[in-house]
Amino acid sequence: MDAIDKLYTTISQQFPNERITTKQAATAVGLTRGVTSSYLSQLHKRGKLIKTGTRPVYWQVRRAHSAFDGLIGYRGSLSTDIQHALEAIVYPVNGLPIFMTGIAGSGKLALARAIYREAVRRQILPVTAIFKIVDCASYKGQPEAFRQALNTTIQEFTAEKTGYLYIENLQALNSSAQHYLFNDANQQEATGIRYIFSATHADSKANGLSFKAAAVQINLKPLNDRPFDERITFVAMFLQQQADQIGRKIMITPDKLIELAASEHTTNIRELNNRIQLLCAATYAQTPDAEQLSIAGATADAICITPNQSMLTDRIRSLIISVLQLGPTAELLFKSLSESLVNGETLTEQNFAVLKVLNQIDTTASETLLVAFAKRLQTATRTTITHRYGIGFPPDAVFWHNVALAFIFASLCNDNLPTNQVLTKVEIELKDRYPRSYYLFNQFLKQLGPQYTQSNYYCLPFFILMVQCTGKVESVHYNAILLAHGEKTASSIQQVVNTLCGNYFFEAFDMPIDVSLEKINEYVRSYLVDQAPATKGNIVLFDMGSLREMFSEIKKISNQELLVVNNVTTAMALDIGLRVQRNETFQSIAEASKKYSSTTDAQYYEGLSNRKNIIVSCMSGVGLSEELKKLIESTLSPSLEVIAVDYKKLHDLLKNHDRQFFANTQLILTTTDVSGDYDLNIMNIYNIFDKAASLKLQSVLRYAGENQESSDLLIERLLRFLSIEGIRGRLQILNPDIVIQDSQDIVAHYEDFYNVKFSPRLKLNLYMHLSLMIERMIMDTKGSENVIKQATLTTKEQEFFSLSSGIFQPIEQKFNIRIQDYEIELLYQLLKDFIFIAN
Ligand SMILES: Nc1ncnc2c1ncn2[C@@H]1O[C@H](COP(=O)(O)OP(=O)(O)OP(=O)(O)O)[C@@H](O)[C@H]1O
Repeated sequence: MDAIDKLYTTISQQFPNERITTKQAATAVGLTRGVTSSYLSQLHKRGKLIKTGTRPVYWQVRRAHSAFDGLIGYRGSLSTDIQHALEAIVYPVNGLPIFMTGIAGSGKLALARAIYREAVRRQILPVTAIFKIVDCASYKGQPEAFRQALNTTIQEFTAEKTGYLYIENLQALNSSAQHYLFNDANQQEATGIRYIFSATHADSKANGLSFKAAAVQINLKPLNDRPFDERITFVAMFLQQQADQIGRKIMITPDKLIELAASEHTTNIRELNNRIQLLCAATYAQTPDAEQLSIAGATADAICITPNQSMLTDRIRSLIISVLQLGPTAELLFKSLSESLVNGETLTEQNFAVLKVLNQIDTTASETLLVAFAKRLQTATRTTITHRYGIGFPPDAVFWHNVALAFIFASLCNDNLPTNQVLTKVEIELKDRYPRSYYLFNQFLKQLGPQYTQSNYYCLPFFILMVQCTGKVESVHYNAILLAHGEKTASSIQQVVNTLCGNYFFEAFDMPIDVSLEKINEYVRSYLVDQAPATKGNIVLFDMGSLREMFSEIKKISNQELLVVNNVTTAMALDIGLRVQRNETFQSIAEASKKYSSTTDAQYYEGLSNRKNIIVSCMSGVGLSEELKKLIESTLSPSLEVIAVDYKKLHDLLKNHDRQFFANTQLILTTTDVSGDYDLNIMNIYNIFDKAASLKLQSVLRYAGENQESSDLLIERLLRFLSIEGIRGRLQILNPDIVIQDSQDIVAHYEDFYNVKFSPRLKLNLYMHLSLMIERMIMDTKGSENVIKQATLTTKEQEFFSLSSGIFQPIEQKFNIRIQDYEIELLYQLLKDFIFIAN
C-alpha cells in the first residue's frame, strides 16, 4: 500500500463522517503537514475526498450513496440501527434475521425496505430479488389461515427470486403461531429467505413474544424522542410530498414549521404526516382557486415549497450536515474555551472564539429560518431579561443572527454529539466567573423550554448573548431578594426598580397568600444556592411576617452579612437599589433601612446588637437600669454599647436564645443573682463590693478593650452609685431620710420574721429597691393592678405574700399607695435565697 492509500485508509477509518483539517490528517497519519497536504489534494483529484472551505480547508471522505441515505436520521438517530442492519445484511451465508420493534408509524417498514434495497445495491442479492410482506394483524385468531398465507408467500421465493420476507405486527399472533414462524426463520441460512420481523411493542417479553432465533434487534424511537433537526426535516419532507401531490406551491411561516416539528404530542411519524395533510386540506378547502396554499397566513418571511423540487429538505439538510461536520472543530472550540476561562482571559476572547466557529456554519440556504428564530429569541430576552431585570441587548440584526446561530449550533451538537466533559468544566467556570450573568442566562433558557437547561451545550450562546452586559451585571456585590404575597406584587416592584436603575439588582418571588415560612425559605435557599457568595452580603425585603424568624432562618442558609427588612414598598426597594448601585457599604445600607418609616423594621445582625455590648438589667425598674447605663456610657469608651433591658425580658432572652444571640455581649450586669448555667459573664452588681468580683469585672472590661484607667473609674463610680448616698441622689420627690428609714424598717421586719441576718450588701440593695419602689408607686398615675393568682403560688410564696401585705401596710397608709403583687413577687425573687436558708 503506498503512502497516499495509507493516508486514505487511516482517515476513512478514524473520520468516516467528519470534516477534518490538514493538520488533523497529518497528526492521524504521522506525516508532515506539507506532505499530507499534497497527498490530500491528490486524493481529492481522484474523487476520493471532498474539499470545502478556505483557511482552514476541510477534507471529508466521499462516501458512496447507500439505500439508507433516503431515510431521515440516517446519520443521526438511525445510525446505530443502520449499522446493525448492515451487519445482518452482510453476514454469511444468507444474512441474519432481524427483529424490529417500535410504536406504530415509527418507520419499521421504511427501514425494512431500505435494508432490502441496500442488499441489492451491495449485490448481495440479485436485482431480481423480491420484498414480500405478511401482516399478522390480518390473521388474528386464525392460526390456520395465517399458516396458509405464510406458506403461499414463502412459495413465491425461489432460487432465482430470493429476497426479504417482512412479517409485521407479530404481537397479533399467539405463541404457537409465533413458534411455528421462528422455526422457519431458523432455516434462513438454508432456505435463503431473509426474514425481518416487526412488532409494535418495544418489550417483546411483556407482549408474549418469545424470539429465540439469533436475530439482530432494532428498536426504533418514537418521533418525539428524535433530534429536533430530524423532526424539522420530517415536516419539510411531508410538506414537499403535499406540494407534489396537489401540484401547487405551499407557503408556510417558519414559526409554524418549528411549531409542527416541536410538538411533543406527535409521537409517530405517520401521525405527523396525517396532521400536515389535514392542514393542507383545510387550507386548500378555504382557497381552492388560489395558486398557492398559505399555511398559517402569508407573511414576508414565509418559506416557499415548490412542487417536485425537494429544495427545502435539501436546504435544511445542508445546514445540518455543515454543522455535523464541525465535530472536531467543536471539540477544539470547547477545549479552547475551557483554557481561556481557566487562564482568566476576558469574555471578549471567548466570544471571538465562538464567533469564529459559527462563521463556518453554512447558513446561506436557511437564512429565512434563522431570521425567524433570531426574532423569537429577541422577543424572549425582552420578556425574560430586559423586562424583569432591566438589562438591555443591542438591537442590531447581526448580533441576533449570531445568537440564533449559537443556539442552532448548540442544539445540533446536543442532538448529534455525546455529552461533553470539557463543556461541563466550561459551564462550571462560567458560573464561577459570571454568577449573576449566568443566572440571568439560565432564567432565559428556562423560559425557552425545558430541553435547553438539560444539556450543557446550551451554555454556548452565553458567550454571544451576554458578552456586552456581564461587566455591568457582575458589578453588583449584593444578592438582593424581594418576597411578597400576591400574584405580581414582588415582581412588579422588581421590574420598576431594576428598570429604573438599569441593572439587575433584585430577584423577586411572588408568593401565594397561604405560603408557609418553610416555603419562603425554600425560595431564598434555592436562589442563594445558585448565586456565588455576594461579596458584600444578602438583602431580603419582604412584605409581612416575623422579622426575627425570617432573619434567623435565612442566616442558617448563608452566614454572610444579612439585612432583612419588612413592609417593603417600591420606594424603599428603589432606595436600596440606588445604594447598591452606588456600591455603598453594607453597614450604611443597613442603617438607612432602619429609617424608612415607623411601620418598617429592619434587622441586620443576630442578637441584641452587632456591636460589643454590656447588658444592664435591674430588678428595681428600668429607670435604675437607664441610670446605670448612662453612668457606664459616660465612663467607658463609646465602642462599647450599653443596653438597658427590663429584668423580665432578660430572663426571657436568656431562656429562649442560644449563645450565638449573645455573641457580642461582653457582660450582663444585674442587681440580683441569675440562676442557671448560661456560659456568659453575668454579674450581680452589688458583688463589686467584694475584691474578687471587682477584679473579675476589671478583667472582663479589659478583655472588651477598655483601658485600666476607665475600668478603675467605673468601679469607683459604681460603688458610689450603690451606696446610701447613691440612693439619696436618685430619689426625686421623697425625702431620702424618711424613705430610707421606712425601707430599713421593712427589711428589719423580714429579718425578724425569718430569723435571718442579711449581709450589708443585700441590705443596701434592698434599701435601694424599696426606696425606689415606694417612689415608683407614688408616681404611678395609671394605678395599674397586677394581681397574681394566689392559688398558683407555692405555700412559701403564699406565706411571703401574706406577711408582706402586713409589713407594707404602714407605708401604704402613710404614702397612700398600694403595693402591687408584681412588686411583692419581685421582692420574693430577691429574698428567697436568703430567707429560707435556715429551713
Ligand atoms: N426515517 C424515515 N425517513 C423518511 N420517512 C420515514 C422514515 N421513517 C418513517 N417514514 C415514513 O413515515 C411513515 C410511517 O412509517 P412506516 O409505515 O415505516 O412505519 P411502521 O413503523 O412500519 O408503522 P406500522 O407499525 O403502523 O406498520 C411512512 O410514510 C414512512 O415512509
